[in-house]
Amino acid sequence: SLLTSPAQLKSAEYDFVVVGAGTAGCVIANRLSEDPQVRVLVIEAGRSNTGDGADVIQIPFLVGDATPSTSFDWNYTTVPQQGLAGRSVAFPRGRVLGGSSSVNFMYYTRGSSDDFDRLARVSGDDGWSWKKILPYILKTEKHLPPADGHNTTGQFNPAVHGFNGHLLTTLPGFPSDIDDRVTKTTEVLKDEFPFNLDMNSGTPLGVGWLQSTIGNGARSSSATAFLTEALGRPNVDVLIETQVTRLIQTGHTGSAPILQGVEFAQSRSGPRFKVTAQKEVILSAGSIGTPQILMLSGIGDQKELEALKIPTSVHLPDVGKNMQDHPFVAMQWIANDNQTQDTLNQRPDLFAAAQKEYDATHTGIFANNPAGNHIGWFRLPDDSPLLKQFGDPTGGPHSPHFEMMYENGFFSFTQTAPPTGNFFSILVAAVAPTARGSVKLATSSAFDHPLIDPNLLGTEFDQSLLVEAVKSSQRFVAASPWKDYIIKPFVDSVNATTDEGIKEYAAKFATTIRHPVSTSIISKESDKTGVVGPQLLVKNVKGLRVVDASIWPFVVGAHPQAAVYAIAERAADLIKAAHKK
Ligand SMILES: Cc1cc2nc3c(=O)[nH]c(=O)nc-3n(C[C@H](O)[C@H](O)[C@H](O)COP(=O)(O)OP(=O)(O)OC[C@H]3O[C@@H](n4cnc5c(N)ncnc54)[C@H](O)[C@@H]3O)c2cc1C
Repeated sequence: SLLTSPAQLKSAEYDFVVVGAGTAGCVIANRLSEDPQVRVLVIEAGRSNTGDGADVIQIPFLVGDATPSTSFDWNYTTVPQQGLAGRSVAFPRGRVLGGSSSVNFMYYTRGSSDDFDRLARVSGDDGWSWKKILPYILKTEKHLPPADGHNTTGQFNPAVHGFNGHLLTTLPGFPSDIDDRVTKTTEVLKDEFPFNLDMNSGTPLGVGWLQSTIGNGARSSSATAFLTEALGRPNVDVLIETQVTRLIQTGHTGSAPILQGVEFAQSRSGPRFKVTAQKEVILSAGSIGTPQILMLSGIGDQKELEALKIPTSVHLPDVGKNMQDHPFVAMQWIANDNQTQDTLNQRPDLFAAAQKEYDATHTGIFANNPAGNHIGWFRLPDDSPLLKQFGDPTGGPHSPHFEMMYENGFFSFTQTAPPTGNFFSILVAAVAPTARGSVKLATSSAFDHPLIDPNLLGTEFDQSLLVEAVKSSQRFVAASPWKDYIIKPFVDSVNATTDEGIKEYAAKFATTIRHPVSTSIISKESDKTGVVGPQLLVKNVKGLRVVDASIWPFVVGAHPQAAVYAIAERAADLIKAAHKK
């Protein structure tokens, strides 16, 4: 059942307690509750994914209104970022059933085989390798025809997709004026921007058609794909609008505390409640929530915990450290076009007509991802001085250093769209950053936001990588297919013509593309560092596992939701195996 108050809980004991009904948490809840004997409780801080105002998280085109600063968002802000000229930036995270999968931009990109093979190497567990994980990726996915039903031959490779899973994915379902120009650029500049039939094959490099977590014209989230089904089972309870405040020790095995008690509350000063997991607790609270709960429970760096008067249960200094994220900057040009998405946003009559079409048939531009129909993944040249000087931070030769997203209109998280005019944008992201940031507790209250420092553009390598990526985007629009289309750069970037000019532009306008990971990293069983072992069990603790984006040891060279679904599917099998009678 879906519960809104702890008073509605029928039991203080479940087999499993899942903390966070986010991307990973809903997969875990669904898979574990397939066994009708197993009782599962999920505790989620956020609201329902339906009801008041929820069209912005259901209608794909409205995703830009889902965050930041909404009832679906934790509404975090970073600490001042040195690499961004001291700016603090919005740091959205989903606070709703489905977590960030309910508010994200729906890009479905799996990353490269090298990303997963590196995960296997770092954890010493071949089960995380691309070869072993691909069956889980296929199990999750149900690829559907696009909203406009067009022939998708030549736009993806069906051989690398799943067609019977839970998570709906699809190709763009509404054409845009720039589609042909993008594909033509892959022909005229095919050395630098080759076409890639399917970036989800394990080898993502090149430009291809974007796949999104959309199906039948609506967002497919972990809530719609996995939790709704689980909620139909009598052995599942989901308690929303309730925040886990800490984990409680329920015993010990040798020197290792057993942490199978979960404390929660609905407000800062409200009463505290407690449930016990008979088998284990699964922390799926995401890259911010998971380290926050661990530290509130006394698992973290002893010195930092002592400073906040939190008694240390287990000294694990890597909790909250190592954060990686993708910095990006938007480049815009004035376009010789009168039908970009800008026109739709500027004309209430057209906007209302598109909404009407969507309401009637779930088709049209509202059924489409507004963040483009194509994206591309690229590496620095092998002889790049940057790689010579700093080494290669990627997992291997199939992993990109940077990404471009091609947008049919003005797009930015840090600049306001002009009230008139038509634009073309390329979002340029550094997807192999070397900077590491952190999440630290600000106070010992679960109801205070932690201190979030993604350290965006925090290294010379990351700054120079973004410069190279921006220069590549400028070569892209200088290609012949854009000759009659690009009029001139938008005013903000007119000085982004030299390395220094681009660095200044990035310091002023770059921000996070919302991909934080690595705040509870995996490591080998025998490693003293790291937070979880290869089975995702928290080190030196019993009864506690982490399953979410925070375990990734390096940020994937992709938008990370597919990688989170992948690890959650395998983790569900690991949990089932561990508790097999
Ligand atoms: C605005 C935005 C756009 C993005 N765009 C894309 C994209 O287009 N493609 C892509 O692949 N990735 C994208 N991402 C990233 C991707 O969505 C995340 O990496 C992924 O969903 C993280 O999954 P998770 O399970 O680790 O955490 P989440 O899905 O964030 O789940 C964590 C859950 O735990 C809950 N929680 C946290 N603390 C507590 C607590 N104390 N008590 C109870 N519950 C708690 C949260 O409310 C949340 O529901 C985007 C993210 C955002 C925010």
